Amino acid sequence: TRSTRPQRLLGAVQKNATRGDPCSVIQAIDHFCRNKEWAMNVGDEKGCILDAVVSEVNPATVLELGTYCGYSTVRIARLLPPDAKLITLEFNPDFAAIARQVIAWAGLEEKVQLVEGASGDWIPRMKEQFGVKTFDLVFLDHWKDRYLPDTKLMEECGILRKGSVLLADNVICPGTPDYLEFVRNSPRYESQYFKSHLEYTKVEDGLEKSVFLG
Ligand SMILES: O=C(CSCCNC(=O)c1cc(-c2ccc(F)cc2)cc(O)c1O)c1ccc(O)c(O)c1
Ligand SMILES: [Mg+2]
Repeated sequence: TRSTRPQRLLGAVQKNATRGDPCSVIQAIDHFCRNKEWAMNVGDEKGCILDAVVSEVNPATVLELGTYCGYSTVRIARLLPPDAKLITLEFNPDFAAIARQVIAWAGLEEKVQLVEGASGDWIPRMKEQFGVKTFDLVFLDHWKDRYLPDTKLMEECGILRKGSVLLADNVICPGTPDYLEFVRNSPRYESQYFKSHLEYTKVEDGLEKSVFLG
């Protein structure tokens, strides 16, 4: 049977990237998506903004909602200090299976815990399951209609602390209007928009960085 796009993306990584070299994995995926097949990775342009926020926050604990093929997982994990932990949630088992192999090719398995399942089910269980009290950084890149309910759930479960940073992809395209309205108008968040483009295209998109004020 025909391969899937994530399988072909993994093939491009295994063919063109060097094992244990996260930057070569990132470059191989961006080259594949720009020249062969578009895929919904955060991409190189928004990826540079992601890198800057990760470096600024220098997080000990990171939660990623929406792994897909692991592109942003690799981008984030490569910048983390030795003892830092990144937990990434993916609902789709086929995406998760590819992401595990991409993360392994980059040599970042030690820093990353990939969990399969729905964010709404796992967020309430973060503390007991993974021994994480709070997250210093959360990268939202999953279903766009789950950004707001999951943010409210994270507040309720107490996994955000004063100063926790939420970074949301796709706030313009495909768009997360209810989430944007919430973080931009709530007194409990300090929000900032980073204008960019939808990965590998000229279409406008951007990242919204929101600091939880407690
Ligand atoms: O899609 C999911 C949920 S995770 C992916 C969320 N991310 C996006 O949807 C996403 C989408 C776009 C985008 C797509 C088409 C456009 F024309 C323009 C933009 C860009 C992004 O950067 C994204 O992150 C899922 C599908 C099937 C399952 O079977 C399952 O289980 C899950
Ligand atoms: Mg995205």
